[in-house]
Amino acid sequence: MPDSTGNCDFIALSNDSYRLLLDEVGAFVYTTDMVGRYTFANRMVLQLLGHPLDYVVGKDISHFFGDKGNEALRETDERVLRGGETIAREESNLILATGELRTYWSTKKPLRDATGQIIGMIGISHDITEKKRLEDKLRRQKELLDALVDNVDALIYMKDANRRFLYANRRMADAFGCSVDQIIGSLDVDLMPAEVAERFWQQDQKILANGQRHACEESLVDASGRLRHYWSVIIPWAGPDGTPAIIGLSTDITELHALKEELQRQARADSLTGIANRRSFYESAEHEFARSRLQGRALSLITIDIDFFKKINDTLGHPMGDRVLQEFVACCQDALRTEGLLARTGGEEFCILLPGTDLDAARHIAERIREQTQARRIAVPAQELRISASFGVAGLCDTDERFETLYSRADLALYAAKQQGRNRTSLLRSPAQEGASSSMT
Ligand SMILES: Nc1nc2c(ncn2[C@@H]2O[C@H](COP(=O)(O)OP(=O)(O)OP(=O)(O)O)[C@@H](O)[C@H]2O)c(=O)[nH]1
Repeated sequence: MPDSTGNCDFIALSNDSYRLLLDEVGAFVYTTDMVGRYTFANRMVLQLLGHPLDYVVGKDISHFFGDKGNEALRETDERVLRGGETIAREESNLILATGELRTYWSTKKPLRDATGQIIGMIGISHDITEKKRLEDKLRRQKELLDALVDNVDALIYMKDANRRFLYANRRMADAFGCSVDQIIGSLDVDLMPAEVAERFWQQDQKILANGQRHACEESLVDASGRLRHYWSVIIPWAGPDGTPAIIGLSTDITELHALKEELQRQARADSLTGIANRRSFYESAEHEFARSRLQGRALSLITIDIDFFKKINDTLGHPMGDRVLQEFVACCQDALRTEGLLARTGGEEFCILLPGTDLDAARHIAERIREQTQARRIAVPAQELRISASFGVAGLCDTDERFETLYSRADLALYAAKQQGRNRTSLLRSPAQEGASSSMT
């Protein structure tokens, strides 16, 4: 036992089992005198120092590791020995003979004699080097993951089977105009309009039920009120507590979506006049034809050809011909207002499909356009150009099984209008519409 001056050789542990306990405790246990010399060290400390107890006792730490790197240890020792403090903290500056840096969690307490006077110090240290390395690795991985998920151009979230968000990245928070913390723990209905949340929830439920990855296009109005489009991949996952959840990754494709729509619009439009082109006209016409037949609704078609257009091109040039085509389309649009589908089906050929319009009403519309066309003055250098067009009109009848049949009748009527001198509207009824014989007017 130490004497009252604090000087001693070692603590005599008479109880072998107590000493065995200290050896097996799985921590570094030691005591020192008032100047830092070991008075006791358990097996782990002796292994670390590489010497038996009788060699270690009476020597301080610098004897084994030198002075370098032990300043912080000495500072805490001083606080315990001189100030009577109890210290519990991490110490990572013990350099072994191999040069390896290890980290310890150390508790140091003053040792007192029967009168309460400090006679030394007891230290217990746990080697937390591996735990620290693992923590550092996990922290670095988390930092990397956070950097990735916050900077990727996608909303990333995790949602449980009760519609509650378990995770959200920064992009997600930006889209909803709130903080990540506000999203986590919120229900989907707290963040978006009820009908939108319900739509997503229906989909989430299917994924939770069938456990299958799902990819689809989704739309959402963001915090600034702008409709945004996403390509979403949703995968079933287990939440932090192991209960079913889903992870969603929604990539913002708003720009791409706009581009796609523009390309689709361009593919359907005539580049000179901006109205529907032949391909899109036929697609819509086939569809409308089938619908009108099914519903027993009237459907009429006007085919149009600008008169003597070749002459305009030949005398005034192709660019002027183009302008005439544009002026003619403007004329049709003025006369039609919102009725019908106007399309350019050829060079100077146009069609107007009129759903819900009978033959007589269609002829009336064709006449209106014809009159406005011949009344229009087109300014060309040094003169005023006047144009005219011929019109063929036909209406759907019960015996028409294909759109082509209706189209052929309108085309025949147009041919007749040309034959009869142009700048006129000709109408061709089917035999069914006109009794036993067809009629051209
Ligand atoms: N400027 C211009 N001309 C075109 C375009 N597409 C076709 N054309 C021309 O349109 C003219 C059509 O002439 P035709 O089919 O002979 O008919 P037309 O001269 O109008 O005579 P009718 O139809 O019998 O009154 C041709 O000269 C084509 O070159 C175009 O996009 N722009």
